[in-house]
Amino acid sequence: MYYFIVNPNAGSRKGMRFWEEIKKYLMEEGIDFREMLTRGQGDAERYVRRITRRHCPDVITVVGGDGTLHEAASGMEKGAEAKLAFVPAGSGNDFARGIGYSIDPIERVRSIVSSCSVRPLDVGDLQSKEGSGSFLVSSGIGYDARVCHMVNHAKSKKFLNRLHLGKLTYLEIGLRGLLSAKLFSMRLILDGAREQLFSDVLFVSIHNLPYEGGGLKFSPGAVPDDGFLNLCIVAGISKRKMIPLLTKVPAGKHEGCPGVYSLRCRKAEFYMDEPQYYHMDGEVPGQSSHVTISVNTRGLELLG
Ligand SMILES: Nc1ncnc2c1ncn2[C@@H]1O[C@H](COP(=O)(O)OP(=O)(O)OP(=O)(O)O)[C@@H](O)[C@H]1O
Repeated sequence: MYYFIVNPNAGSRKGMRFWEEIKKYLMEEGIDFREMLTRGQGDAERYVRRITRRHCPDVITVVGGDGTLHEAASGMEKGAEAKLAFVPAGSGNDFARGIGYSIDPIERVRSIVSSCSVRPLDVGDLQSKEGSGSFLVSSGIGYDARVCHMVNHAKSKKFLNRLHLGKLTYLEIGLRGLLSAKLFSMRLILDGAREQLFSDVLFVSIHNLPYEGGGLKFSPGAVPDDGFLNLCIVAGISKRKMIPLLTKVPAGKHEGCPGVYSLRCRKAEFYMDEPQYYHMDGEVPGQSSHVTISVNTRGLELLG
């Protein structure tokens, strides 16, 4: 059976618009399907868990944004026979952009229903006393996580999203967050062996895929099936120099600039001198002064 888990509100109702188009296509092609609409946080995970517990060779397609895909992937039971697939319909779509998926819903569904092999992908795991979890796209500590936290709680977000001006929220909060950011010191242990000290750190961005925040190319070299995570650390320069540096990020031209450290690892431990906000795919569990991340090689398989 083809199951479609749809977040109708993803991408300011793009989820619902795409789903109407997909439904029409499936009916024209005579493909049997079942629709499951999410109503809020946790629904996608619960639906996937319920389907995969039956151990049938179903195809579960998520129509929504990166957040809904993340939830659905978390609901896959170990050893499930069902396959997961994705039609991007979010506002940020960093997963689709990074992996090279088409943003045309019908093209995506065609690829899913005609495919019989899955693509194995890495997943990032994050451990912290304050809250652990996984990330498909990226994780971060410091400034970028604090911006996520502020955006997630911004009253203007829903209103601007409706006007397709969601990026303005990021810009305004990004600038405000930079001016009020408190730089921190950090000890980093890479792959259990190499130790490095950083002072005046603005943020660490940890990537399985190159983009975050709706198209910001923080880690141009991140590859989702190479068994590695890519780190981008911004540290050791004045805030005045950070503003022109951050304007280079959308095009990925910040790498190699003074104050930018690009590293690759399978595991990294971060010890901060003070608790810092951290995020996993934009969700912020809280603040921590000790975070460990590692790569779960082939932690996700996607059809099509
Ligand atoms: N019907 C719903 N209405 C509002 N929120 C929902 C609904 N269903 C699920 N959600 C929640 O909305 C969150 C964000 O949705 P999603 O990621 O699909 O869209 P987006 O934020 O527009 O896209 P992106 O993450 O790519 O920017 C999900 O993680 C989920 O918890």
